[in-house]
Amino acid sequence: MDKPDVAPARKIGSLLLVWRFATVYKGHLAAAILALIVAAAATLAIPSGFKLVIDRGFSAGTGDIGRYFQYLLLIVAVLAAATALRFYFVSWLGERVVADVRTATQRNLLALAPRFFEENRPSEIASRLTADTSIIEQVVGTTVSVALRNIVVGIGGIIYLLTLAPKLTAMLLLGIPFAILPIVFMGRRVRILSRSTQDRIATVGTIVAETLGAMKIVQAFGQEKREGDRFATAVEDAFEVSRRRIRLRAIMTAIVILVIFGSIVLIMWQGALDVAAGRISSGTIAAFVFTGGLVAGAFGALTEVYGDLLRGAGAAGRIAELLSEVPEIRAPANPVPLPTPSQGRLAFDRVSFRYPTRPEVKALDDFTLAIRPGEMVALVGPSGAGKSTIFQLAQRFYDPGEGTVSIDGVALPATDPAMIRDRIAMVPQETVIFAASARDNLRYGHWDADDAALWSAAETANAAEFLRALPDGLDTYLGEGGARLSGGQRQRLAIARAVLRDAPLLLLDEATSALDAESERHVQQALERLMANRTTLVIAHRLATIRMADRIVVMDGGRIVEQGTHSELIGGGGLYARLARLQFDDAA
Ligand SMILES: Nc1ncnc2c1ncn2[C@@H]1O[C@H](COP(=O)(O)OP(=O)(O)OP(=O)(O)O)[C@@H](O)[C@H]1O
Repeated sequence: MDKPDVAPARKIGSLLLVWRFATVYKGHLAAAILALIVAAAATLAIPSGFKLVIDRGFSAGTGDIGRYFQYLLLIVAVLAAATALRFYFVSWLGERVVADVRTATQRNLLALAPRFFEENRPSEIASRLTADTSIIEQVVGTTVSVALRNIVVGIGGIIYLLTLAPKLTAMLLLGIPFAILPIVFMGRRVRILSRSTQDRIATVGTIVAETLGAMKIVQAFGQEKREGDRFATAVEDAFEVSRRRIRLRAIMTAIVILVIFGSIVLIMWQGALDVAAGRISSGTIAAFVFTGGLVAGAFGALTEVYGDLLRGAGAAGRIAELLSEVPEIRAPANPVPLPTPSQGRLAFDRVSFRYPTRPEVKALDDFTLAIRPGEMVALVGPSGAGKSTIFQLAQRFYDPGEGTVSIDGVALPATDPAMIRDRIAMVPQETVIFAASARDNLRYGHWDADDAALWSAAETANAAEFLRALPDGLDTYLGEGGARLSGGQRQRLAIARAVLRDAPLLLLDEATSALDAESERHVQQALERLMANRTTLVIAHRLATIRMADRIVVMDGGRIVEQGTHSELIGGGGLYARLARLQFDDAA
């Protein structure tokens, strides 16, 4: 995902994304801009107020001075109200845009094929969704508003200065190029450093996530010190880059302020001479200095926001990449509907497939298998034989390089992936339990199921008894990863989930983890009930399951090496007979 450095103009252009999201809220945007302009105008009106106070108020005696102070107070009141409104609307927009960007990005991510998540680290994507969006929020809520305010104050200020004293203003303007040059030169360097900082912070995040997720392994292997050092190095690395960026920005700010305030002093000097000679009034010089200060401050602030804008643009650019990622696997323009009612046929015809991230290995090699409606086929074979890959392709998580996979006679790419998956219930080897209630975990594949349906599925899956024993029944929170359930209970929950899904095709990846005999019997019973009346493809590890199968398909190296029933294959004395001897000697 990391693109080579692009030109700054294009990078700032990435902020267009933010603009696109902000323009949805036209009313708020208009209010924010209006408040911004009024506040800037009020800021500039203050020096003109002082000019009046000094020139008219003082010279006309104390009687009249109140009027000008009232005028000043009015400006201050307008300034206060406009600033508050500006803050409200701009911050609102910032938060709103970030909320929308997060939702849109997550929605797009949900549609992407597994390949994307194999090629991009999930922790990095997560950090984009949180860290990068926070940067955008800061940019919209603070930086852009500071930038716009200072541009308005800067330009408006210069115009006002020109009306006050053109000659002095010309002198002031001569100083500005001196301030712009270092920004141009150093800005590029700052930009590279900020990108580098963000990359390093992402690395820090990845290490944290990785280590925290594997704390037991880290401790079991006694790697605490190594992990500690690795993390410290990454943190120091990030600090070092930040330090260089901060130093550069500090120097940049110093140069700009020095040049601007330096020219103001020189100009005041000249102005003092003009006042002494009676060429301009003392109110004018006071207003000029005040406004000059505002203008200088505005330009100073602009140099600071430039770096932030680039940082925000970088973040927006990365979010834009996530937003524009087109799902590799999606429905065609006119998807062919799968026949209803479903027949429950699944066929692989001369399928060859390599995983995109491992193109050197043929995970499936000229694989042909037709599963009849209602048939139960057991897949067996050594690790890496390609059994799970069959499941991946059946659900169209990947498209095969050659050959076709079809359900009920419809080639998968011709139809909508959602329709395909709707026909399939999957029981994975490792049950995924979400950090939610037992109820939500059960009905994950069938969200409108009522409690009666949930309990009936739980009965079928032999899960009702332990679910009933939970402290709050179906409302019991199952904890992160279902930590409160035993292995066998988790499996039965997964089975109940598949029962509720009630799909014609069942893909079952039997868990390999050993269960005690009682638990094993419960799970086996549940599986048998689940498989009844469905076309089932099972990656089998249990002898009981294998014996029940109508057909056993033995795989090795992505190919079918043998098929038949248990007794046929044992008699054949091939790979299956060998595997069975190794695996089932104890059980048989
Ligand atoms: N997501 C993936 N990315 C890259 N290569 C993969 C991926 N999944 C599997 N492979 C590779 O594809 C080949 C077939 O793997 P597969 O997972 O289908 O085997 P399996 O028979 O299910 O093995 P096991 O019983 O160990 O789960 C193996 O060489 C494996 O390393």
